[in-house]
Amino acid sequence: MVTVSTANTDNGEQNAQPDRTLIQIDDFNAWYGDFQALHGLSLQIPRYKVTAFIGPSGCGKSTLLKWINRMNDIIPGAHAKGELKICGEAETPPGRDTNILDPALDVVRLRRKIGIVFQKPNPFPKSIYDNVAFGPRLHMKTTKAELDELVEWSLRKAAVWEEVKDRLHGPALGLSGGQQQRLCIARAIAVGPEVLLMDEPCSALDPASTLAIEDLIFELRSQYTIVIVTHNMQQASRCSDKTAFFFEGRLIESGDTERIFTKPEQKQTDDYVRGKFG
Ligand SMILES: Nc1ncnc2c1ncn2[C@@H]1O[C@H](COP(=O)(O)OP(=O)(O)OP(=O)(O)O)[C@@H](O)[C@H]1O
Repeated sequence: MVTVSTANTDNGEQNAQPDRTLIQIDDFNAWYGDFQALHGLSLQIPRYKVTAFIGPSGCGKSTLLKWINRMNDIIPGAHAKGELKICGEAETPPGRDTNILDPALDVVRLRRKIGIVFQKPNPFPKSIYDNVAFGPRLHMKTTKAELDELVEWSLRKAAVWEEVKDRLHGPALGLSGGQQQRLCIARAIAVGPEVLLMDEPCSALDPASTLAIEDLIFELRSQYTIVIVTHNMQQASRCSDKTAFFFEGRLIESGDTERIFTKPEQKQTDDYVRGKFG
């Protein structure tokens, strides 16, 4: 039996618990060459909640998201300064913080812990089964039976099992866009991450597939810490617990989604969530 290290039980009770920070961001600055894209951000991302990053195009949402699992390493000239860390739990075994910016950090390990789902579904040109089995084959020692079990578990978690169970060895690229995106979520989940980063995961999908993914996000937050970048205000208000509003590379305001959408403290936030600009 393969045990996937999901971060918690499946009962959703932790969403009612007080916030416990998983990712701590403090005075964080990021550049592409000489251009400073992010300025002095400070933000806490709580465990087992959905945090939405919102703001007009070019305000730096994706830049921050990508720094969280060091995707910017592959961009020449991208560099950052400040604090960006994963907080260890003060439980047994004693938790230790992980400095995400540490140049010596094992980024392969980091990306196993912090998975990412992109805007456009990007399954590998392989079978549905092989897409989900890809990460586990790379990182885990499993028997064939264990791998079968893990593939089914991941596809069920991503709410796509019923639609693909009879065509597991068929091509992933033969699925609809919404099914492909849920497959990509299954692929991310299969290696047992703690965090799922989602960069506009529904922007290439039709309304029905969008709702299916939103339901899934809501469901998954009982086991994963989720950060979602979205341009869709309804989506942010429907499926996130926390919202952070960015403008021109600065964090303007963050807090409970309900408050950000009903009683924002900053006029810029109010204007943005009401659709006055962006
Ligand atoms: N690879 C890059 N090289 C240089 N500048 C970049 C690069 N990627 C992003 N930028 C710039 O950094 C700033 C922030 O971009 P980012 O993609 O993070 O914004 P965003 O809020 O996610 O935008 P969108 O909503 O349009 O995706 C923008 O001015 C953008 O042009």
